[in-house]
Amino acid sequence: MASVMEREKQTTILPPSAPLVGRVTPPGSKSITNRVLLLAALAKGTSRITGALKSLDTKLMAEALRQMGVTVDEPDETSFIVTSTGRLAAPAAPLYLGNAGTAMRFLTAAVALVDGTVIVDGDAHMRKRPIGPLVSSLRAFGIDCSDADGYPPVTMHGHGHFGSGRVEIDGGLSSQYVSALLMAAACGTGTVEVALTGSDIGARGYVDLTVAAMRAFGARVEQSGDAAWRIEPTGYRATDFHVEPDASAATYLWAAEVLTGGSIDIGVAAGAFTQPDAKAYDVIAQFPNLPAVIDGSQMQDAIPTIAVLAAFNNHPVRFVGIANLRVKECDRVAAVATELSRIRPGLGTEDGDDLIVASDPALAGQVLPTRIETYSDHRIAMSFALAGLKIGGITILDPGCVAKTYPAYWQALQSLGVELDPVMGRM
Ligand SMILES: O=C(O)C1=C[C@@H](OP(=O)(O)O)[C@@H](O)[C@H](O)C1
Ligand SMILES: C=C(OP(=O)(O)O)C(=O)O
Repeated sequence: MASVMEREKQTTILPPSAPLVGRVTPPGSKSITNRVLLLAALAKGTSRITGALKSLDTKLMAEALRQMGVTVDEPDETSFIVTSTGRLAAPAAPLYLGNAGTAMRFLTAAVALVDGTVIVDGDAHMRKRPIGPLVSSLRAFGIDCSDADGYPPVTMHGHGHFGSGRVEIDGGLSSQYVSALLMAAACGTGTVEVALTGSDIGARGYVDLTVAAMRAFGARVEQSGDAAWRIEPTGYRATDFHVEPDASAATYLWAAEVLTGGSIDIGVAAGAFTQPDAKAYDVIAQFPNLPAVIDGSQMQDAIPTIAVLAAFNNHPVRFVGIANLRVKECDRVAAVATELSRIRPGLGTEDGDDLIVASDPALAGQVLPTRIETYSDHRIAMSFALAGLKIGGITILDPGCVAKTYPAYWQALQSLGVELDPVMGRM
C-alpha cells in the first residue's frame, strides 16, 4: 500500500475480478444546483433547495452569494436554505469562483444587479477560460463592465438593475453566456430580448435547463423563433425546489456497468433526466459497438467518459462537434488524446478539433502501468478511472480534483467493490 504521504497525490485502480453490481445514486446536478442557488438569491423570501450538490463548484457559488448579503444555510448534506431580500449587496471583496464555469458566467451577468462595484474572479485555470463574449454583450447593452483581454477577472460597475431592450450574445464558445443573460434579464426594468448572434450554441439543452429553472421561480420567459428569448421583468418568487441527480456523474456509472458487464442501479431512469448529458445513455448502451462517429455537441461533459469507453470498443470512434471541449477545465480534446496514448501509443489522436480513439478490445486484462495526468480536471480523473476497471496499473494523479462536482466519486466506486490503493475517502 502507498504511504500516507502519497495519499493525496494519486490512487491506483485494481481491476475488479467480477462485474460491478450494486446501487449508487449520483449526487445532485451541478448545473441545476448553481442555477437555483442564484435564482433563490434573486427572489425575496426563503427557498428550500433539496437534493442539491455539495461540491466545490456549488460551495463557491453559495459563498459568493453570502458575500452579497444572501443567507445560505446548509441544514444537511443535500440541502440549502436560501433567504434573501431579492437584492444583491455590493461585496466587500472580489468574488472568487475557482474554476466553476457556471458560477463565473452566471454571476458575471447577475452582478450587474448590484448597486456598486464587483470584481468577479477565478483561479489560474478560469483566467484562461474566455469571458469576452459575455462581457462585450453586456457592454453593448449599456452595462459598465470590463475584463482582462477577454478573460477573468471581470470588473462590474452595476446600477442595481439589468435595464431593458435587446441584448445580443454569441454563445458559440459557451452556452453559459446565454444562460447568464437569461437569468439576469428577469430582473430588468422592462422586457428584455436575448438574441443569439454568430455561431449557434453548442449544448442547447443547458439553455432549456435555465428556462425551466427560471419558470420554476416565477419568471415569464418565451422563446421567439430559434434564436431569441423574451423575458418579462417579473423578478423571481421564492420557491422550494428539488434538484435531480447529476446526469454527467451518471455517465461514469453507466460506463462502469457496460465495461464490466455489471448491473448498477443509479436510482433514476435515464429517460427521467432533464439534463443534456443524459443523451449519453443511449450511446453508452451500444458498447462494444459504439457508433463510428459520435457528435458530442449536445452532451459535451460526457465525451471524456465515452472516449475512454471507446478505447475498448470493437472499432475506432471519431468524436466531432467537440471544439468547445478545448475551453473547459482544461483542453479536454488534447488531454484525452494525450492520456489515452500514455496507456498505449496512438490510442487517442487529435484531428483538427476532432478526437479519434483507435480502440483496442485486447487492452482489457492487460497490465500497463500508466500514471494519468488529470490537469486539475475532475472529468479527466473520473473518466480515466474507468480504464482502470479493465487495465491493471492505471494510476490517477491528483484524485482529489473530483471534488469539483463529485466529492464521493471514489467512495462510490469502492462501494461497488472496486479496490483503490490507497483507499480513498470523500474529497
Ligand atoms: O450551463 C451549464 O450548466 C453547463 C454548460 C456546459 O458548458 P458550456 O456552456 O460552456 O459549453 C457544460 O459543459 C457545463 O459543465 C455546465
Ligand atoms: C465544463 C464543466 O464545468 P464548468 O464549465 O461549469 O466549470 C464540467 O463540469 O465538465
